[in-house]
Amino acid sequence: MAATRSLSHTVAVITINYPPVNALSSPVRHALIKEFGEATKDPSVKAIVLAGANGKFSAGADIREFSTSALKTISLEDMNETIEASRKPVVAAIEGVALGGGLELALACHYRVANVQSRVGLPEVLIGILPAAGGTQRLPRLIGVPAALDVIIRGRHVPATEALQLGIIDEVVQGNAVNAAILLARKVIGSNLDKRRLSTNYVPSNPNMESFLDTAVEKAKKQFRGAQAPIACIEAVRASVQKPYKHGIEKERQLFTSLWATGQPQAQQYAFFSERNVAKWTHPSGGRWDTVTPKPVRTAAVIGLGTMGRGIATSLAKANIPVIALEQDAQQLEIGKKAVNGLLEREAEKLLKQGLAPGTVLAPVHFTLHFAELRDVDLVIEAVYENTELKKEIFRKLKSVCKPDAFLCTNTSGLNIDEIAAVTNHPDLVIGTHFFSPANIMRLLEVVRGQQTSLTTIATAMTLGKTLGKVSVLVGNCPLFVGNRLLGPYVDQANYLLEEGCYPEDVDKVLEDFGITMGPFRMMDLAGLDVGWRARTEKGLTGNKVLHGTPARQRLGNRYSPLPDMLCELGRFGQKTGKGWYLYDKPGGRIAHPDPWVKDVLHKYRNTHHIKQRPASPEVILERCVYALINEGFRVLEDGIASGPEDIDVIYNNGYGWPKYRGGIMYYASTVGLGKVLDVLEKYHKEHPDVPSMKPAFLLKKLVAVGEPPIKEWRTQVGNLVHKL
Ligand SMILES: CCCCCCC[C@H](O)CC(=O)SCCNC(=O)CCNC(=O)[C@H](O)C(C)(C)COP(=O)([O-])OP(=O)([O-])OC[C@H]1O[C@@H](n2cnc3c(N)ncnc32)[C@H](O)[C@@H]1OP(=O)([O-])[O-]
Repeated sequence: MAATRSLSHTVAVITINYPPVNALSSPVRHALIKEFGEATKDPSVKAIVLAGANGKFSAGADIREFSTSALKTISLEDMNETIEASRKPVVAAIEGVALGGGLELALACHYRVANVQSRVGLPEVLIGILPAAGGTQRLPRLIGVPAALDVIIRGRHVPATEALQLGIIDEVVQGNAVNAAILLARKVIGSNLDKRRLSTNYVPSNPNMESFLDTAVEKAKKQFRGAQAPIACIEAVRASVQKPYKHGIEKERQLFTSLWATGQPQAQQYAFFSERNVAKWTHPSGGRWDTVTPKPVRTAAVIGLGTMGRGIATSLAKANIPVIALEQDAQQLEIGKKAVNGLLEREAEKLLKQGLAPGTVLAPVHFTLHFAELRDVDLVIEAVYENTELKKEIFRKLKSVCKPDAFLCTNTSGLNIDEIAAVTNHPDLVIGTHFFSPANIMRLLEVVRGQQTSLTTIATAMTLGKTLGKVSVLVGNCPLFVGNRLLGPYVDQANYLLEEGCYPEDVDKVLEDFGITMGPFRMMDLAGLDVGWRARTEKGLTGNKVLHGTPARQRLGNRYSPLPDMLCELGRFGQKTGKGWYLYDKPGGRIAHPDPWVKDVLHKYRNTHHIKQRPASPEVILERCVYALINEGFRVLEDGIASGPEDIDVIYNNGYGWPKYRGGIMYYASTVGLGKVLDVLEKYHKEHPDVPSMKPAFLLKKLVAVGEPPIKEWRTQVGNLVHKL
C-alpha cells in the first residue's frame, strides 16, 4: 500500500509508504485520499497525523510523472484542498525531508511538527518548474512575501530550526516527530481551525510590494541568466498578493504550463536524473555499482594543505571522517592549519544555527609533518601541486608507511594515474580523485580509474564522494580526463575567433548570454593563463623547445594560436597579475574591463600575419565554441573515457558553469539536432582541415546515420557502435 492508516487512541496516523523517498505519485495520492476519507468519516477519529515511512516525510511530486498522464489523475492541489478543509485537525509529522509537493502537502495541514534533523523546502525551481500545488500561494500567506521568495527562488533546503524561526514549522523536536505530532494533535482536538487554513488567510502586504517584486524579477534575470523558472516563481507569488487564493492557484497552473513549453524543465529534470544515474557506475570489465561492496573509510589523510588540500580536509571533517593533514614544513603546516580551522569554524557556526552540536557532526583534523603518522589511515588523498615527479615521490613514501590495504588517491586535474600508481606495491588500490576548487563547496568529483584500479577501490572512492556530498562521476584515465579535455578544443576556437577579428569581450558575451557562467577568456583569466602556458611549454609547443623555422601559427602541421603565449611572455597571467585577456583594478581584482592594449595587440597581430579581420556573428561564435565541446564529448564516449552522455553532462553542469536549464552539452546537442551539429562541423572542417578537433567524431556521424536516437538511448548505441569501431 502506498499509504497506510493506524489508530493511536483518537488520532489516526496516515503514513505515506512509497520508497525510496515517498514521492507523491499517482498511487500515493489515491491511497492518501482514500485513507484520509475513511479517517474523516470514522467517528472514533478526532484528529489526523500525516507522516512518511522510513524517516522521510516526502520528497514531493513524483518527477517521473511530469511527462506522463499520471499527473492528471488526482491533482496534488485538489488533494491538499481536501486535507486543508478537514474539520478534524491535521498535523504533519516531518522527518527527513518535506520538499516540493511534500512541503506543499504539509502546508495544507493545520499544524507542522518536525524533527530537528529534518529539512523542508520548495526546490522545484532547481528542476525548472515552480511549486504548483499551492506552494507559491500558501507559503507567502504563512511567512510573508520576502521570506517566501527567498525560500522559493533559491530552492534551498531549510533546516528545521530555521524553518521554526521563519514560522513554517510550529514545533521542532529532538526525537520522534510522529509521537510529538500525535501529542499535538490530541491537544488541538476541538479547537477552531479557521486561522490554520492558510488558503483563507491574506498575504501580509505593504504599499511597496509591487516595486519589491519588480526588483526581485530584475535581480533574478541577472542572477539566473536565461532561466525561466525563477521568474515564474516570482510572478506566481505576485498573484498571491494581488488575487484571492483560487485565482492564485489558477496562475500557478498557467505558469507551470508555459514553463513546460519552454523545454527548460525537461532539460533540468534530465540533469537531475543524470546526477543520480552517474552514481550507478559500470566498469568495462563488467563490474557495477550494485555488485561491488565498498570498504569503509573510518579515517583519512590529506597530503598538502594548499587550496585543494584545505578544501578536501574540510570536506572530510564535515562528513565526520577524522583527518590527518600533512604538510612538508612547519611554516606551510601552520598556514594550512589556520586556514582549515577557519573553514571548520564557519561550518561549526552553521551547525549551531541549525541547533546541532558541531562535535557530533564535524570530525577532528590532526595536523602533522610526519608521514609515519599515516600508518593506520584507511585512505590517503594526496593533494600537492600538479607535478608527476613530486606525486610519485610521495606515493613511494606512502608505499612504505601506509598499511598494505590503504587506498591511495591522487588529486589531479589531468596527470596520468597509471604512472603514479606504478611506483606503489598495490596499483589496484590507487585511484584519481579530481576535486574542484573550492573543494569544500564544489559538488563535482571526477573519480579516475587507472588500468589496474580494482573494483573495490572504485566502489570505495565513489561511495566516499557520496558521503562527502559530492556528485561523483567515474571516468577513464586520459590526459586531462573529461572536463578539462573538453575545454581544449573550446578554448582553441575562442582563440581562433580572436585571430580572425573578434575581441575577448565579444566571445565571452555570446557564451555568457547563452547561459555559461563565465566566457572562456574570463575563465582563463580566473584560472591563470600561466597554467596552460606551463603545460604547452613542457609539451614543446612554445618556448625554447620549438624547432627553429616552425611557423608561428602552426604546430605539427596543425593550426596553433600563439596569442595566449604572447600574453604570458609579458607576465599577463590573468586576475592574479591584474592583467590577462582583460584589465583588472589591481592584482587579484575580480572586475574585468576590456583592455585597449589587447585590442591593439590583436590589430598588430592580424597585420603581421596578414589576417583579414572578419568579426564572427554571435551565432557563429556560439556554434564554433559549443560544437567544439560537443564533438570532443563524442570522442570521449568513443574512447570509453565516459560511459554515457549523462556523465559528460553532469561534469560540465557541475564543474564548468554550463546552464542546467540547457541540460548539459550532450543534451543540448540532442535538442539542436545531431544532423545540424554534424553539418556545421563538416562545413568548418572543410574550411579548416588543419583543426583536427573539429573533424566530426565518428560516433556523431554514426548516430546521425542510425536516425538520431533520443539521448536516453545513446548509452546502448555507444556500446554497440564503439564495439564496432
Ligand atoms: C499543473 C501543475 C501540476 C504539477 C504539480 C507540481 C507539484 C510540486 O510543486 C512539484 C514537485 O514537488 S517537484 C519535486 C520537488 N522535490 C524535489 O525536487 C526533491 C528532489 N529530491 C532530492 O532532492 C533528493 O532526492 C532527496 C534530498 C529527497 C534525497 O536525496 P538522497 O538521499 O541523496 O537520494 P537521491 O539519490 O537523490 O534519490 C534517491 C532516489 O529517489 C529518486 N527521487 C528523489 N526525489 C524524487 C522525486 N521527487 N520524484 C521521483 N523520484 C525521486 C531519485 O531519482 C533516486 O532514484 P534512484 O532510482 O534510486 O536513482
